[in-house]
Amino acid sequence: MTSKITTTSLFQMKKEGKKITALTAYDYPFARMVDASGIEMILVGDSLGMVVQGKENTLPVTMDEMLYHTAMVTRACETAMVVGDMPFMSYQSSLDQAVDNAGRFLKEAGAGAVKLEGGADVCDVIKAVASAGIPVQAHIGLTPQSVHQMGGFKVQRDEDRLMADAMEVQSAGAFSVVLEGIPSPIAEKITKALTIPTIGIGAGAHCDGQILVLHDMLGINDRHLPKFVKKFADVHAVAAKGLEDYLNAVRKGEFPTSEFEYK
Ligand SMILES: Nc1nc(=O)c2c([nH]1)NC[C@@H]1CN(c3ccc(C(=O)N[C@@H](CCC(=O)O)C(=O)O)cc3)CN21
Ligand SMILES: CC(C)C(=O)C(=O)O
Ligand SMILES: [Mg+2]
Repeated sequence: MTSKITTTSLFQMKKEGKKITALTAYDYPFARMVDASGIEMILVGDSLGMVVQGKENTLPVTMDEMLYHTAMVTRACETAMVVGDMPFMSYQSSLDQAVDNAGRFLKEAGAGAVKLEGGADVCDVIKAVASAGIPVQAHIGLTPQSVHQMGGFKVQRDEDRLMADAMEVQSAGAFSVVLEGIPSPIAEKITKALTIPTIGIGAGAHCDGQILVLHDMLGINDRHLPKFVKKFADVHAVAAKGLEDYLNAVRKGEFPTSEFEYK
């Protein structure tokens, strides 16, 4: 029997130099496939605003939408740790608001942890949430909820700031940190400096683990993909072919044949 991945198993993997695998998922059927693959961590990302809802950025995503998707994912997972991504303005107003909303991910949606964006600026939030017994993953570098402040989805290169953010979120009690959109050499230095596991996206090969958006790496999106995405499958092409075949079969009267009929 394989048991649920915990923060302790992830620490152990970093110690042993074993790579941590992570992907996003937003619903039951995909989460079933990802969990069955043996992956350690599934993030129910607020990227669902862009990937599933077709919006321009992640800012409009609400707590209720995140809880709805997170519950679908946790229902499907036997071994993977499920991390709920705290949406924009669900943890910025006050520490009470942050703790209440983080708690909802565990209490109402069955998540094992939450993630929130920011470095030194959100350390008081990380402390408050972790003190409530909720494992918190930090997220520094390219933080999509600050898209307007960053002037777009831009690679972050301020090494001193990135290193300080990483050290401070670790001290505040984060069990792991996502490094997004930063040069590989900086991610390598941070990974070596920290005792908590780093999970990279667009941060090179030297992180303790990697995460990608599921719909990007499976080729479900036909939108522009960031440079760091490798397409490991072309599901869009497979689905388009199936749809074309169905339309042709129905139009020609070739479907349904007698084997698909009730007699
Ligand atoms: N489908 C999807 N995949 C993601 O990886 C993702 C999302 N959505 N939504 C939330 C954020 C936004 N992300 C993004 C989006 C665009 C770029 C991008 O186009 N970057 C430029 C680099 C710009 C620079 O050099 O500063 C690129 O060309 O890769 C990067 C990360 C990552 N996240
Ligand atoms: C890209 C990952 C780290 C994320 O925050 C998301 O999918 O929302
Ligand atoms: Mg996110």
